[in-house]
Amino acid sequence: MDSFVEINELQKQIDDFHLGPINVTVEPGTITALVGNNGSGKSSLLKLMMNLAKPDTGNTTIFGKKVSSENESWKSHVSYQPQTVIGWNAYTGKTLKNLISALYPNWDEVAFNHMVDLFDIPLNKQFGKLSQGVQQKLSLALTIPRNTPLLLLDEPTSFMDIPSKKHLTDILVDWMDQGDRAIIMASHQSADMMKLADYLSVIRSGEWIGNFEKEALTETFKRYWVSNSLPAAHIPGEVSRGDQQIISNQPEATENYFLENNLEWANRTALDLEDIITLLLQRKHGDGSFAS
Ligand SMILES: Nc1ncnc2c1ncn2[C@@H]1O[C@H](COP(=O)(O)OP(=O)(O)OP(=O)(O)O)[C@@H](O)[C@H]1O
Repeated sequence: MDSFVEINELQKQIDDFHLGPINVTVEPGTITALVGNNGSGKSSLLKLMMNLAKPDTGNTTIFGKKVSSENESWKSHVSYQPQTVIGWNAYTGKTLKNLISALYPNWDEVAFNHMVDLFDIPLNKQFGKLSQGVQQKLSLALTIPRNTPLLLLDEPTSFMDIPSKKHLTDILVDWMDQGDRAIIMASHQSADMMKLADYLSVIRSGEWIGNFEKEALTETFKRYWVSNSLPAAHIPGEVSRGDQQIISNQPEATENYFLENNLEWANRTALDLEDIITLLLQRKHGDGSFAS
């Protein structure tokens, strides 16, 4: 099956902030997390994908259609939850549901009611009078049941309590199971959302670091404790070092070096995904190691 999304060499200058060039492909059946520090450009990328901003160079294709063209028919296949919704404050959840559900032929009323019950969302209160967390839940309940094949979520859990995050994870897993679907979600480093992701697309202050398969990434990074002091020279694969320990993203090359240089290592452990992301979001030195 064809890709749902193809982003090619996309770049955008916003005042003194430069985003890209970004290259991302999203296949059906996958969840991609856009990961980056604050202000790295995650929301801007989602807006570019939704044709809410124009790129300076490059292009995005969604379901085979260029998003920059005047024909936006592809939008009926995409559900987008922005970080902040504008224009909803005066309306109750009930009114918003009636307005939005009428626009989406595959609207899933059962899924909507399930989310309202699970998140305990009051539908008779004006959106603007709800807490930020409840607004976020209502916004999701008005987005996920649209049942389009592609779901774009911008920081879906930033105001949510821990049980709600867990509920949302379950909802998204069920949602993915219902057909050829894909999710792209911006996230700082929410552990729940990271658990869901198949791929991480990492952006550091506008600079796109790359797409990584999550499982492969967690298998690549290893921490070694060595018995002797480390040599001053850069060790193959080294991305960071501490007192008698080194982190490598090329374990084979590192272990060969240890062997060739009679350096004994006592222990080797995998890194948490959070630690790996933290390293990826740090600046690199010229020798490939990361700034501490
Ligand atoms: N409308 C705008 N006018 C001026 N600058 C903007 C505008 N929107 C975004 N920017 C700038 O673009 C950069 C990227 O912002 P963006 O909101 O895309 O980042 P983000 O990764 O989503 O951040 P966060 O994690 O804090 O939500 C920031 O430097 C921001 O100041």
